[in-house]
Amino acid sequence: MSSNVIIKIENVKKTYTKSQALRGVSFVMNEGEEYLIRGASGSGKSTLLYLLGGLDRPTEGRVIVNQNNLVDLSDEDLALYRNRYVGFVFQFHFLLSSMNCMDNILLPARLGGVESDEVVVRAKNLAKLLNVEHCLEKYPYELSGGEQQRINIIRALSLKPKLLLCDEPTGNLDSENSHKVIQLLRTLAKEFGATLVVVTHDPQIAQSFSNQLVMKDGLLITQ
Ligand SMILES: Nc1ncnc2c1ncn2[C@@H]1O[C@H](COP(=O)(O)OP(=O)(O)OP(=O)(O)O)[C@@H](O)[C@H]1O
Repeated sequence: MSSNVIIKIENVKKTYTKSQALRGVSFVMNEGEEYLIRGASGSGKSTLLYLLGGLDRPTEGRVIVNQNNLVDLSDEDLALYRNRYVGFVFQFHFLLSSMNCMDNILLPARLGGVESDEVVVRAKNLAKLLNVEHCLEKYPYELSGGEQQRINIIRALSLKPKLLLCDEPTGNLDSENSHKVIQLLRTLAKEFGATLVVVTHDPQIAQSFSNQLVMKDGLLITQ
């Protein structure tokens, strides 16, 4: 396994009008490894994922990914970073209700101008693996929460991201599908050489990660 540092978070703070979500967080992550972030509700886990994914900017500090400080990127370059580099599997899976699931999955490739047969074939193969092949032509509102979650995962993986950020990725799934989804995320992260970062409250999933970041009140208490 590679031990190249790919992510460096340096004294990151994030302040909202009424709360300080992150109060000076620093850590490094190695390329291709798996990390679990845990901690009580409100401790800052999702805020940290948002900053890693370039969905928001810190109030202070540096978020360095692949030697680029995301804080210095223009909005346009940050959007490109999100599209090409990051896969998001979030608790609330923003599938667009106006298009069917296959079109939802292909959306990042279309927006990035990189749609190809390879992306379509990967989507179909992943749908088979996750038992949602029958959902591809359907609209999101015709699917159960768990099926929508799996479509969301396929979309996140569609462009072989180098950084895979997952916030409660198994939130809507039964234990059999939860196990399957985590194994799949791990297998594909390895295949793509991606760094995998998972936030979860599920103790069974949490204990299977050797790299654990524990958050408390906006601070990292262990790495
Ligand atoms: N957009 C926002 N505006 C204002 N406050 C926010 C915003 N997002 C998060 N917060 C606050 O920042 C703190 C950290 O929130 P965050 O969502 O990062 O916690 P979390 O550890 O992911 O919690 P949970 O496990 O419940 O999802 C909380 O006090 C929350 O209320």
